[in-house]
Amino acid sequence: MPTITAFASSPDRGRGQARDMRVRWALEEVGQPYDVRLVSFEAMKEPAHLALHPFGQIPTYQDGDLALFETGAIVLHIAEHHDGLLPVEPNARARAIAWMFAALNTMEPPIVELGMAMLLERDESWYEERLPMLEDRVRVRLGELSDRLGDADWLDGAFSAGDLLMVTVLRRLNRSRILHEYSSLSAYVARGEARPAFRRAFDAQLAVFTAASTS
Ligand SMILES: N[C@@H](CCC(=O)N[C@@H](CSCc1ccc([N+](=O)[O-])cc1)C(=O)NCC(=O)O)C(=O)O
Repeated sequence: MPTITAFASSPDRGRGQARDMRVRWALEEVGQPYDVRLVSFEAMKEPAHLALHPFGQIPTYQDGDLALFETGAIVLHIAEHHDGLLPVEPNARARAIAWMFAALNTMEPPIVELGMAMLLERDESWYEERLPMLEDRVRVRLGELSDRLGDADWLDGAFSAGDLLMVTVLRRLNRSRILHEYSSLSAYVARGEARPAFRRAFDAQLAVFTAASTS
């Protein structure tokens, strides 16, 4: 049974933003039970964890003598070894993997940049001047994604690992009102959040925070 690592106490109070959420969701989609090893912020920077994750972060994924880091790689590994997250047909499979990269490499950077600015730069003199520029960079990508999605349920046929990662990336806009300017993308995220596998993953992550905050 695979073991993942997760925050012992997540800064977002267990609301599905920490990236173990992606791995939990993927494992729930394919019906693969898993164990969780909770790590403190201090433990993440110690040699034992750094041996698993060179950047001292979570999540990691261990299964037998395999140790992985990077949620994109972990979700791809899960999708390659179970049915349900990638199409079987080679071209459709390749396109679904392209959407995984698009989520992490095209959509996520401007969204994380905006989120980090809102979290860490509010007191800077140039914050009010910089914010609109960051928001507009996100709007460009949201507009292009919305145009491509159109009125489809998922990005390319059936729900795939590309949609799973894309929904978690778009959920990072929860501190901003921008996503609500794109009704089709808001509906797309809600569709992902309505999936039973998402709900199970979300509830499991929240349970960790609830247990930690009541202990
Ligand atoms: N590229 C890596 C990034 C992993 C990563 O960012 N891990 C973060 C947690 S998820 C990112 C995250 C953290 C907190 C919130 N939040 O809302 O509180 C949201 C997302 C981490 O370990 N941070 C601790 C550190 O770097 O020392 C991946 O996709 O796996």
